[in-house]
Amino acid sequence: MPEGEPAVVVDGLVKRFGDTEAVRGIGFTVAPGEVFGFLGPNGAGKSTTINMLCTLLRPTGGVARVAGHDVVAERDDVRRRIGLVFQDPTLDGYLTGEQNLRFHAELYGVPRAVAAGRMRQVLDMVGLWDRRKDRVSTYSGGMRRRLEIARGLLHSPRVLFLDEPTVGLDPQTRASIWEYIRRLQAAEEITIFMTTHYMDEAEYCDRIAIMDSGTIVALDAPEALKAAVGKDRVQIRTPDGTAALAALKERFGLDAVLAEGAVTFAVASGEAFVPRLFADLGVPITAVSVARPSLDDVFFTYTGSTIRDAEGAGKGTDRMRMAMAARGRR
Ligand SMILES: Nc1ncnc2c1ncn2[C@@H]1O[C@H](COP(=O)(O)OP(=O)(O)OP(=O)(O)O)[C@@H](O)[C@H]1O
Repeated sequence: MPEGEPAVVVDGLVKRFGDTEAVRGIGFTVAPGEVFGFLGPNGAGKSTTINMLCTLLRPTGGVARVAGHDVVAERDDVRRRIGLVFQDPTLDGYLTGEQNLRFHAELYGVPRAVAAGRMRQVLDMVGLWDRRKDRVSTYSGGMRRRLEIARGLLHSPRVLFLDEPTVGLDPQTRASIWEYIRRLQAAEEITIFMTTHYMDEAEYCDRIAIMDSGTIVALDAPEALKAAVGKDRVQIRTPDGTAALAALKERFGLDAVLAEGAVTFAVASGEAFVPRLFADLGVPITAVSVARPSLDDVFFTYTGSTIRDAEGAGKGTDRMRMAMAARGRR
């Protein structure tokens, strides 16, 4: 990567699938060494974006440069400089951890003399050196994901792409994967570009872009995004959620959402607002809670829906995954 060039530069990037505009002219840059997160519900266009940056999908329009090279005109240069860790496992279960890595090293043309030392380094980093002789089929889900991360790092990429690296893992394993990601960022000085729909994970990123319906609706450091919201989140429980929604709109001019039996809305000085709520809502309230802004609230502020609600609206991503799996990731 030429000195001073950003790790990722995207300008006016578009991807259409027939009538569906999955990515609608987005633009951003990622600095070398940054942990950059793409946050959004299913169907927002995160995977489509990451697949274009990894050269697995050809953009319909716009420009993207990764590690100093154009993703269309210099596809092979980009491929050599990136590592991929995707949601779908692509390890061979009947091979040992070590054999999986060796196969990958050969695929990427890592010189033999370098490969052995590098293999030890990456296996140590993810805590799997002692298990390297065991078949991957005997590994736990978290160990497999760690091995995939080690594999993605084997050829010393400048940018590591992680598409939902911890999806389907238990919270403890997710936390340990994050520890590894942070450690490797420090050790390897690589840029990490990841997608997630876990709000708590987005907190680990240096900056996050919130994506919704193919566009980036907000982009900043998590703390800055939260500070910009400036409102508290109030959640009430009531026997009649629909009536509460209507009353909040009518009496206070507030837009609220009803999800999982709770009514949620954002308001400045939430604690001071609660007495008014009880006095004037006109709908019985059985419980109330007030919380400071979280990334969920940031998401709600920019998209007008909670991330879980928005997920219900996503469609076609399974088809996408099946297509990707059929085509092969590399
Ligand atoms: N190969 C495809 N053919 C047709 N439509 C597609 C294809 N891939 C994605 N889409 C559509 O593009 C939109 C964005 O999908 P994408 O998978 O990028 O979202 P996402 O944010 O990554 O969601 P997820 O979190 O589920 O991975 C969706 O409407 C999806 O249906």
